Amino acid sequence: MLRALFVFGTRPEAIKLAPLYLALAEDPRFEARLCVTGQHREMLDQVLALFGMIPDYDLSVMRDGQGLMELGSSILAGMEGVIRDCEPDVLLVHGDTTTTLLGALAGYYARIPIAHVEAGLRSGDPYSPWPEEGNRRAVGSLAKFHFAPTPGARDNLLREGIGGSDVFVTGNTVIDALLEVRSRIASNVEIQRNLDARFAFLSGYEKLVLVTGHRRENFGPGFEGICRGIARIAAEFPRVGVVYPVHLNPSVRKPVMSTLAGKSNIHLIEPLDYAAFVRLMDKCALVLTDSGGIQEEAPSLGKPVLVMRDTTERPEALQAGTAKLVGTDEQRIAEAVGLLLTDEKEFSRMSHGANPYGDGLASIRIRDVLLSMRKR
Ligand SMILES: CC(=O)N[C@H]1[C@@H](OP(=O)(O)OP(=O)(O)OC[C@H]2O[C@@H](n3ccc(=O)[nH]c3=O)[C@H](O)[C@@H]2O)O[C@H](CO)[C@@H](O)[C@@H]1O
Repeated sequence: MLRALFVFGTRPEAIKLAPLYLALAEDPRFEARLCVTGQHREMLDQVLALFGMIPDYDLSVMRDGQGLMELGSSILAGMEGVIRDCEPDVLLVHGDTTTTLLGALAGYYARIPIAHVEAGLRSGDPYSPWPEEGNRRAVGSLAKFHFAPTPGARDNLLREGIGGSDVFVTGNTVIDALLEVRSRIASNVEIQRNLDARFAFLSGYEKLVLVTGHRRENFGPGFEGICRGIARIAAEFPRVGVVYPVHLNPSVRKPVMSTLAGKSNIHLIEPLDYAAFVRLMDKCALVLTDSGGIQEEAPSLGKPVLVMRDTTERPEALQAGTAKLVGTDEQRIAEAVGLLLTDEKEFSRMSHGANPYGDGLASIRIRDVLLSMRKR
């Protein structure tokens, strides 16, 4: 029996680790334990409930006005007792959040092998995304197993001399989560009806543009440009609805609310639980976002993605033609959205690419690699 301790704290980590956690939890050859840090309290709890995951440990680290250093120190301090109690054979972290880095560091200090899921993503710019690019590089140097979602991510690690024979290309577990939730929705008319009732206010529009934005490096002037771009789109296309589930971070909510609230075809709503968000992605024509996970999910639903950043660690979507970088400049954003709304050829080109991020079997591949280290 192999005891696997999962450590995560944010909404995207929870979505992306849920399929792997569930695969190990139902396999008698594993004992799956879960530690959450609570870095995104409410948004995290929505995902735990959706996938029926119950944490064994909850560090509840968030405090009002807390910066990255205080957050990081609380996670590291909290992990000591968890590792002592759990005595894991392997500690699993995901991606590039503050929880990822400090969870991995705690495991490394306790000499527990670290498995890094979604390893090897690199934008090449240490400040974009910040602090994620630094976090993922640091975790790469602490981990024993590196689960790279794509061959490009594997090559990034090998170029840095990381991992060698312990780098495995698995696909991204987010596609496992997306396909699972999508099939739950498709197979249950009651769920569909409930979700559609929640989005009844969007039914009169010709097309929908779905927006999400929350990157730290965009706080300030970046967000102001983004908001002006969105306002321009809404004014130019009155029959198009813009729907924006606004992240709970106050540095996002303030500029978004002050620039965009009260405009009739802009709908600022609370962050959605994952099933509702998947349904909304399905309903929209295109997505305007600075999110990482949505760049990976949208091609599976045939939705073009305009990325409000100047760099991306996900070049595969650009190469496949399903995503385009548009930065945070008002005019560039408005023009790119306008083109997709009016030019059918461009829309069709961007909505028909194959998804380079996975086939829904990434968790099973990772489970099989972990089995090879079984020791109890
Ligand atoms: C650019 C970047 O560095 N992103 C990192 C960030 O995630 P990322 O930027 O993807 O984080 P987001 O907060 O955008 O979360 C995206 C996920 O949340 C879902 N969603 C979104 C809005 C909503 O209202 N409801 C909802 O459920 C989306 O479908 C998606 O699955 O941490 C992840 C976890 O380690 C990493 O994989 C990403 O590399």
